[in-house]
Amino acid sequence: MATELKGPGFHFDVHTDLRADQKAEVLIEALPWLEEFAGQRIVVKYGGNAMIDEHLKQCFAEDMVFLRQVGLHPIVVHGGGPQISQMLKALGIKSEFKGGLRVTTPEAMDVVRMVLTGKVSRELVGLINAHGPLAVGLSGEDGGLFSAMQRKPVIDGKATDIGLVGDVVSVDASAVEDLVNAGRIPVVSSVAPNEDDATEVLNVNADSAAAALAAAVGAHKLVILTDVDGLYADWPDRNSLIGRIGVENLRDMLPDLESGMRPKMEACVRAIDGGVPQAHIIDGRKPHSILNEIFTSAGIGTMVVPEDGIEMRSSYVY
Ligand SMILES: Nc1ncnc2c1ncn2[C@@H]1O[C@H](COP(=O)(O)OP(=O)(O)O)[C@@H](O)[C@H]1O
Ligand SMILES: CC(=O)N[C@@H](CCC(=O)OP(=O)(O)O)C(=O)O
Repeated sequence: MATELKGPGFHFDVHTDLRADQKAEVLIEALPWLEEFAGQRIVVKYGGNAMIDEHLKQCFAEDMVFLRQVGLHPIVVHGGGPQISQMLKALGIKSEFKGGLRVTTPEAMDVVRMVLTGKVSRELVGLINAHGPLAVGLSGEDGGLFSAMQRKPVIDGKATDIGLVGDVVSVDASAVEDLVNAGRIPVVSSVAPNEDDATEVLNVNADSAAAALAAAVGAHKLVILTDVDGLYADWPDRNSLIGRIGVENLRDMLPDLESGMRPKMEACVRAIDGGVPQAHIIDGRKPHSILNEIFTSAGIGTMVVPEDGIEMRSSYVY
């Protein structure tokens, strides 16, 4: 399949427009990264807003298989917020978000679990397995993977009850490790049993589940695919895209972030606090964006690192 790059004023087809030496150059640029990442685990969070069409989902599946075949160990944690909202709407169940998290009634929880584990996970597993029997779907309920506690986010200065919403408090990654060690690609859905009552299941924001898992498996990176180029310092000013930000600088920004970005950036902070060396926010609406992030020197999107400082991404090249 030809990779097409489009942008204002240009259209570029990798197969026909690159000379043989340029193709070789593209491949060789990846060598240092292939060496650095050989055998490493990379947790990739694929957000529901980045699953906008079949072609993109297929590209995502190809990327996961590519990473696996060149010797990395991708672990997927998927979202599905828009897909859950659509199903709730079709069923006539009201749904609202507070502080970036879905207010989850017991009735809505059944739908969350059904859509994440029964629809989104199945689709991604199927797309990856079109390339060979690599992907295995599991949820936070399987093999004791996650244990969660009910979460009451602070909204307008008050701890607020938003129903069956949880935060991962412990991870037993052995089921994921078994799959990784067998050369498989785990595809994880973010629902988790309640630590206080294992018969109750909680809805966990997929960004925070991915961060908890990245820390638990000692991932080399957490990469979050979303529907925006990265973190903007002054949203929605498109000239304020951050290229690199220290975890403490980000921690200071958190209270001022708008709802969609807040759980995502909290997840990056959690991953770095948990020992993950880098966390990235990239635009999953661009085909193969993850390969550009991992295998090119410039990288793309926003990278969160332990060291202090903020660097803007002055010109966004894609
Ligand atoms: N500072 C910011 N930088 C970038 N995006 C922001 C910012 N503040 C709010 N947003 C919004 O957050 C959205 C991403 O969050 P969300 O829709 O929850 O994505 P996902 O489904 O991938 O988890 C962006 O599309 C953007 O509209
Ligand atoms: C508590 C909470 O808000 N859970 C999310 C879980 C799915 C998710 O996180 O999906 P995205 O990554 O696509 O946003 C929800 O119900 O939408």
